[in-house]
Amino acid sequence: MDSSLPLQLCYVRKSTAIINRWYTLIHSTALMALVYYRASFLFQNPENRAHTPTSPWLLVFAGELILSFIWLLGQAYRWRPVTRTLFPERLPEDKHLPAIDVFICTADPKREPTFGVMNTVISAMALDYPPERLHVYVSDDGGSSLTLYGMKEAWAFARSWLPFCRTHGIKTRCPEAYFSSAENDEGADLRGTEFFEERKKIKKEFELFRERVMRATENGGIGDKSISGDHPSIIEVIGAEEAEMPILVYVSREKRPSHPHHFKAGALNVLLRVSSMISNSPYILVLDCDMYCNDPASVRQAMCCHLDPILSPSLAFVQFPQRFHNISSNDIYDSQMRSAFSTLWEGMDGLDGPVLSGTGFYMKRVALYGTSIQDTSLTELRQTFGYSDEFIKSLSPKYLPNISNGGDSVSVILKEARLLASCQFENQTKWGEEQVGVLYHSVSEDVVTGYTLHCKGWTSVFCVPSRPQFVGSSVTNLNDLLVQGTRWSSGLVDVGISKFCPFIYGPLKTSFLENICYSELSFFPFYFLPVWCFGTIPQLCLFHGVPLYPEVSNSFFGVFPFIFLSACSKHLLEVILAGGSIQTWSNEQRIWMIKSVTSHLYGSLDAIMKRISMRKASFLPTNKVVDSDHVKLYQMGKFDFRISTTVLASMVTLVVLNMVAFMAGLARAIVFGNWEKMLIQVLLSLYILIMSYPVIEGMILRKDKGRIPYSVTLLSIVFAMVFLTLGSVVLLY
Ligand SMILES: O=c1ccn([C@@H]2O[C@H](COP(=O)(O)OP(=O)(O)O[C@H]3O[C@H](CO)[C@@H](O)[C@H](O)[C@H]3O)[C@@H](O)[C@H]2O)c(=O)[nH]1
Ligand SMILES: [Mn+2]
Repeated sequence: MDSSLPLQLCYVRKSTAIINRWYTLIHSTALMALVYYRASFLFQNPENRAHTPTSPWLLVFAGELILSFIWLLGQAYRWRPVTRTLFPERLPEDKHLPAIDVFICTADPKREPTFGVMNTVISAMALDYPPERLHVYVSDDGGSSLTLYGMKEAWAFARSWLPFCRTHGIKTRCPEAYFSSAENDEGADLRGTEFFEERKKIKKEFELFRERVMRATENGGIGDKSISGDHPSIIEVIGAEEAEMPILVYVSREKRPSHPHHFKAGALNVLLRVSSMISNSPYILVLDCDMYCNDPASVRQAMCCHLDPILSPSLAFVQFPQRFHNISSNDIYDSQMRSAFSTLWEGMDGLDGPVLSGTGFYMKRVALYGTSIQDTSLTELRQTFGYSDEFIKSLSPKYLPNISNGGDSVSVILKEARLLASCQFENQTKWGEEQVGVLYHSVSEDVVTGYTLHCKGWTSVFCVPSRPQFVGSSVTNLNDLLVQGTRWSSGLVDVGISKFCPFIYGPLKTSFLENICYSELSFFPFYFLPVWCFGTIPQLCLFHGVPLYPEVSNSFFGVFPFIFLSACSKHLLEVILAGGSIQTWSNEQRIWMIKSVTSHLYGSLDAIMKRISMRKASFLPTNKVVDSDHVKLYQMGKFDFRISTTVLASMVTLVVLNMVAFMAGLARAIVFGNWEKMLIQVLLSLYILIMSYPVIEGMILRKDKGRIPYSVTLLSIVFAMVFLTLGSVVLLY
């Protein structure tokens, strides 16, 4: 193989960059005109502005400023988008490839069914990589015997499954996905009868494997007492004796009710330490338990970047996008998160690299260890990494653990590993802080960890090969969407209002535009401010006949529709370029509005309350159990409004308010003919109502279980009325 050929190439998407930069310029000019219009009003003499009180004007102006500011930050993603091509066939021979540890986290067998988790485990064991260089670790935060049992069964099944995949070049190596879709057999007719015989046999084995795990699940493996979160660390190595198979390690860290366990970040740090005793591979693949490997080639693709001589020295991680298998064709909840995994991360790849996205990334182990170990004293190392000299030895690049030697050493190694997985171990160390491991600072542990890595001078890379590398289940009902969205918003605002605030922490540490991207990320939940403002204040004024926007004959009239159309059409362009449709566009707009008024609001409040110690951090894993009742509504494209009353009422109140204001405004325009003055406000409400059609339908037309209950509608009408009445006070000033 010619080692002079590059392993990967990166291209700037020139035409997209040019369009983006022009758009930024033109749109900002329009925004400046808007700011001029709003500000100059305040300096007019009072007689000229007799029709409009100052306070609503100021509120709307504040909303516009915040929205424009976040928009401006968002342009950093669009400055230099790139794409990459990888050449795995140019990698060195297998025996020269570095070893890999795969970390899979699971937390709760009730919300994360064991059989699904095992499919992820098997797909990871089946990665296309020399088996002696591949090690799979499962962190079980539930401490459930069921997970351990499932892993033993999974390992036994993998003994037949792996050779089957290797011999026949099967691409879909998650068995559940392979057997549930006919298209995975494409080209199968060329394969002859032998293949079919084998496939039949293996399918039978798979069914037996499933039955055993399901039976154990039903027989109350779930009910085991260890789930209570009070148990010692349990570590078991499965299959160390078999050379043709990757080893599988079960890790359940110690948990005590009195001891904070820092959720997934805590689990990952334990895995880092435990794996250092067993395999200590220089690269780590992190997977959520619901994200299986859909292409066994991902590891070689990642190595194209990690072994690229130019990228390698500063490269901390290679991130693949999250893709999902359970999204319906109309994707009403924007579950695919197109914007993040195409536009935004691709844009950051052209700067210092994408955000760490929780799952589907290949991390360089030393990047998480932080300090340069060569010139640090033993005392200092102990203060940083904790009191385990065995672990400190593992920091040296020459250290080679060898679990497969057998004999005494295995029990010694496991004893040390259990110590490393204990609650007390991290006391008075730097684990979870800026220096070492995954950060505990935020429930969006991924974002803040990635950010500190970038600030330490590391880079990252985003790879989007045509076949999705990792496929998971996304949230497909409104409740889960908002619970997850609230956790994310809270985690992001956590970062924004802490010492890691990108405006303060990063400017001297990372490149300007990369830092701006992180600023946008940690402040975008504040979209709730302008969206709430535009959903209430212009409507209040419309209801009372107070104009807030220039009348049609005013020379500034055009500015507002221009800004609106320019933003919408740019968004539409991004959607279309990413292969979406107008429907995708409208779903994204709607979900943006819904999330802004609900999860961004509640998430930001949660973060602020945590900050002033009024609340404790929490991480409720999303539900991965498929509920046929929910799925039916989802497949029909109907919103499922079975969500918390507070959240639902805030959303419905806004819709009711817009309905009332729109009708009142329209009536007034017809009777008094003042439509010239009120046109923009009428159109704004109309747009909100059109976008809120699913809510209106849920209130009035639907009869199914997922509709909006009458009680909530009534409550919302009362809220809207109270707002319109009390709100008139605002109009006095
Ligand atoms: O105490 C905990 C809580 C969660 N998890 C695991 O964390 C993973 C992610 O949890 P999930 O409920 O699937 O959350 P999502 O919102 O789908 O996860 C996204 O957001 C998280 C941060 O909020 C990231 O960690 C994830 O990688 C990212 O996919 C799962 O494997 C869980 O088992 C733990 O190991 N311990
Ligand atoms: Mn998930």
